[in-house]
Amino acid sequence: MTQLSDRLWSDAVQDVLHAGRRMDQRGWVPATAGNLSRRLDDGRIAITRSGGHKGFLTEQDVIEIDPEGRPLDSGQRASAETLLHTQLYASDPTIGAVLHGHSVAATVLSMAIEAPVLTLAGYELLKVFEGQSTHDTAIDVPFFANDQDIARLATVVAPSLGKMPAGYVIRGHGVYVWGRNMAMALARLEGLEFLLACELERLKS
Ligand SMILES: CSCCC(=O)C(=O)COP(=O)(O)O
Ligand SMILES: [Zn+2]
Repeated sequence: MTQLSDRLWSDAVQDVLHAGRRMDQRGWVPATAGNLSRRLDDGRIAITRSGGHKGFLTEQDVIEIDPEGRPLDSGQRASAETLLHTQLYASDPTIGAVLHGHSVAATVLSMAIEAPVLTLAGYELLKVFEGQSTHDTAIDVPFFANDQDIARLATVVAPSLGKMPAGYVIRGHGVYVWGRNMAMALARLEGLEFLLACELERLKS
């Protein structure tokens, strides 16, 4: 590998480690929950290994996969939810990072609400999502049924790709968000989690 290629990889890994710590601080990756990935400018994809605590990741816990989600080193086990990451990268060449967490708000709300989408409306924080310039708007967040068969879950998500400005929620499971880079993905995750927490409070009142 060239020095530039090494540098790109190491920057991507540091982004993943930093985001894992941040998500852990917020309580969004309990136990071994969650997975994180980052696409490099040269097209390589770095993703977390399956299992392990995402708040305590080391460089060895981030592995390279091909665009179909296969680890380059076949002895390594990529995230069980890798296909949900690769389908996002395949759907949009501008996506540079994908984050998945298991927050209390996403879990409880998605089990309490039967409608297929949650509409977020009137919040100033909606402006964190691309293309939104006012609170006076509404964004739909789809809720998909959980499924242990991730390939099948990916086929359920597929028709909504390109139409989810804030990300999506898997019922009783967690959220998926993405962004042009890791900073944008983290900002969107924080925005969505804040709004889900607001909706949870409203449900209680
Ligand atoms: C204990 S969490 C169950 C698996 C899961 O939903 C998850 O996000 C973590 O899976 P991974 O294989 O990416 O570690
Ligand atoms: Zn999960």
